[in-house]
Parts: sequence; C-alpha cells; structure tokens
Amino acid sequence: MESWPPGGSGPAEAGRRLRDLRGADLAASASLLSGAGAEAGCSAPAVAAVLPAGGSGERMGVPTPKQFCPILERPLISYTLQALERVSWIKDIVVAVTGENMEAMKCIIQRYQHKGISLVESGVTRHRSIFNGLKALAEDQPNCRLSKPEVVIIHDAVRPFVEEDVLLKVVTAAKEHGAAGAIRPLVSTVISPSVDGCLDHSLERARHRASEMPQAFLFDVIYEAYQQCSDYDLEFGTECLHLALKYCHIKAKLIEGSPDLWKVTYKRDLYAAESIIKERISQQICVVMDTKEDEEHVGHRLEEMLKNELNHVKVTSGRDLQQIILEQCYNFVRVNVMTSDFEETQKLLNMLEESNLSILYPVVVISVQFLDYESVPFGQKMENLMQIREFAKQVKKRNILLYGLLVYYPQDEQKLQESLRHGATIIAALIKERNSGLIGQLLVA
Ligand SMILES: Nc1ccn([C@@H]2O[C@H](COP(=O)(O)OP(=O)(O)OP(=O)(O)O)[C@@H](O)[C@H]2O)c(=O)n1
Ligand SMILES: O=C(CO)[C@H](O)[C@H](O)COP(=O)(O)O
Repeated sequence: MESWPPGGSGPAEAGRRLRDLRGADLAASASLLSGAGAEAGCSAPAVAAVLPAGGSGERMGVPTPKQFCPILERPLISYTLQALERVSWIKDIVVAVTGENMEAMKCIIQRYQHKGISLVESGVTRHRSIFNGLKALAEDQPNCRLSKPEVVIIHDAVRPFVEEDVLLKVVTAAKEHGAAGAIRPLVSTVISPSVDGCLDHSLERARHRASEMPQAFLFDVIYEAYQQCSDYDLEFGTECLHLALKYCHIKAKLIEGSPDLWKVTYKRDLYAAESIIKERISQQICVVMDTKEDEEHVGHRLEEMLKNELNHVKVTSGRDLQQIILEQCYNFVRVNVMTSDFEETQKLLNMLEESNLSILYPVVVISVQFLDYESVPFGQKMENLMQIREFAKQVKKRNILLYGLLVYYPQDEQKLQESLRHGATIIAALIKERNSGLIGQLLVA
C-alpha cells in the first residue's frame, strides 16, 4: 500500500493539528485521514455539496444574476445542478441563494425536477454564502433533514460542466489530504503592478496555476476554517483552499482539471456555454423511416448520406424508439416516403411528449418529405404540409422544435444525389443550431 507522500504532512501530524483545533470531532477526522493514508480509496465517505449561488454577476453586465441567465431557455444553475445530481454518491446538495431569488430557485427545482436540493440564504460575499451552506450541513442545526457529511464539495453554481471523474478525484484526495481543488494552467501571465501603475514584478507562468472549482474538504476542516475566519477574509477572500491552509494548516492536494471547468463570468461565456451544450446534444441522430425493406429506397439513401456527411455523429435507425429515447437522443429525423401527411410524425411527437425527454434540452424533430411531382399533385401535397406550422407551435410549448424538409426527388441520378446531400446539410444545420425562429418552416433541398 502506498505510504504517505514524502515531504507531505503525515496522517499523525494532520491528526495532531486537527485535535488542536476542535477536540473530539476533529480527532475523528484525523483517524479518517489515517485510514485514508493506510487504505486510500477503500472506504466511501458520505459526501455533500455546497453551491454558492448568491452573487449578482456584475461582470456579466446584465440585470439577471448570471446563475439565472437562460441557456437554451433553461437557467444556467439548472445545468450545474444536473451535473451534480447525476453523481449517485453525492447525498445532499445545498444551494445558497439570496432571499430575493429564493422563490425563483424553488420554481427552477420544481420545473426541471431536481432532486435532493436544499436551499439556504446566501451572504453578502461568496465566502459568507459558502459558510451559510456549511452551517446547514453541520449537525447542530435544529429541524434540519441534512446530516453532516465526511467530505463536502464546494462548487460554483456558474460552472456547469463539472464531470464525475474530477469530482471523484477531488473527493478522494480530500479524504486523504484534508482538502483538494481543481487547477488549470494559466492562460495569461500574472503580473504585480506597483502603486504608480508600473510593472513591479511578473510571475513565472509555468510555475503557477489557476485555481478552479470543484474543491473538496473534510467537512470538519473547512467548517473549522470558516468558524475561525476573520471578517477581513470573509469579506475579501476568494479562495477556500487558502482558508483551509491558513486556519487549519491543511495543504490542499491540487488536481489537474479539464478546460470546461471555467467559470461563466462574462457575456461571452454564456455564448461559449451554449455552444458546448448544443454540441453535446447533437452527437446522436435517430432516423425513423416509414419503409423497412427496400435498402435502395430514397429514404435509406438519405440516411446513408447523413452517415457520410456527419461522420462525427452517431446516426441510428429508429427501430427501437423507446430505447433510443431512454438513451437520451435529442434529434430525430422522420422520413416519410410513403405518405405526404404528418400522421407518422405526429406519432413520434406524441411519444416524445410522453417521455418528458424535452424537460432538460430542446428536442429537434425534422419531418422529411420527398418532392416527387409525378406521384401526388404538388398543390395537394403543399396543402397537407402547411399543417406543420400549427403542429410546430403546439409542440414548441413542450420544448420540441419541429421543422419540415422537402427533398427534391428528380429522375436524374446526379441531381438526386445533390438533393440528398443538400438535405443532409440542412438537417445537420437545424440540429446544430436549434433555432426556434425556424420552427414550422418547410425548407427545400
Ligand atoms: N455574495 C455572493 C457572491 C457570489 N456568490 C457565488 O459565487 C460563485 C462565484 O462567484 P463570482 O463568479 O464572483 O459571482 P458573482 O459575484 O455573481 O460575479 P461578479 O463578481 O461578476 O459580480 C457564483 O456562483 C456566485 O453566485 C455567492 O454565492 N454569494
Ligand atoms: O476562482 C475560484 C477558486 O479560487 C472561485 O471559484 C471563486 O469564484 C473566485 O472568487 P470570485 O467570486 O471573486 O470570482
């Protein structure tokens, strides 16, 4: 078994320091640290998370605090909650919000069906908000359903792209070291200006790191640090790891994080976050066909074209739709070869509505028809197809974006090939952009 890191503080020393701080409770944490040193990762700690969400987002420059700014019509904080609540071993999530936004937060929890969330009132600074969250988790709170965890994660409500692996890494390291936090290489060099606004000195970029979130702590360590914390630190401090060091002498373990851990701060960050989310939900397209047998049929050729044109995307046939919905595919192409109405598309829309798939992300449905002048008179076909506008309006209320695509179907093989390629490009663009202004439109390829 791996011994305590050379040069680092040993479990016995950490235990002594903690006992100095707060008697029995902290001694218990020390023994946990020892246990972790002896058999790192073997015992699973009870884990809770505190999310400070009480800021006003001044740097964003919009009236709505950034954590409530919509991305694809859903508030940013809901994405962060989703990222944490899907981690099964996080037992409780405590969110600190202003009294003013308490009701709005409750509505978000209800609308997006978040589970295991408790709300506390935030403070005037981030540190005070975090402290309020920790107090709610501490055992001595009357009438509280929360219980004190062994390890607490602290994560900003405005960092939506936190993955389970980094959470696990910081929690495991916190159990062993008392504190841990994610870091990233610096993008710009940090310099210190002198009082006259000139360069005083500059730091060697390669030797420094940006401190990001998530961070994790033995609960007793960080709670103690906040209890000891000076008013000055509570007011002006920006670093929880520093509080653990300053007040509990715990040297945090630093964990290399992914680039997506950045904090949404400026307006441009909202656009970046939206692009990342759109990209993530566009990785799978389900093609549902109304004809099964004939592989040479134009519908199958469109499916093949999609596979060739979008080689980074998984294109699946919608044979087992329930399963595909369960797997959280957010993009559907309904190919109608046999009919020129929306009956089959409607069946798909009903299924999607019943599944609640669109609660968290807008689902795209593209209803494809072939413009074959010879079989059905064009005027009659158009009359049927114009119904799409009404259907689209209806399903938009359930966060489903319905578009129509008419693929020109000429006899000439080369022209047909061109139409199919154009159709695949339009499908890709509709899925990638998720533009609600274009719903109910019949686009022509
Ligand atoms: N009194 C405060 C201030 C900030 N935060 C939260 O701390 C996190 C990170 O802080 P920051 O990015 O600085 O948020 P704001 O203070 O809202 O932004 P700004 O500094 O631009 O005003 C955010 O989730 C923010 O809501 C908080 O809970 N309570
Ligand atoms: O960066 C951080 C880690 O150290 C924190 O996430 C925090 O957001 C920084 O403080 P501020 O609220 O002032 O941006």
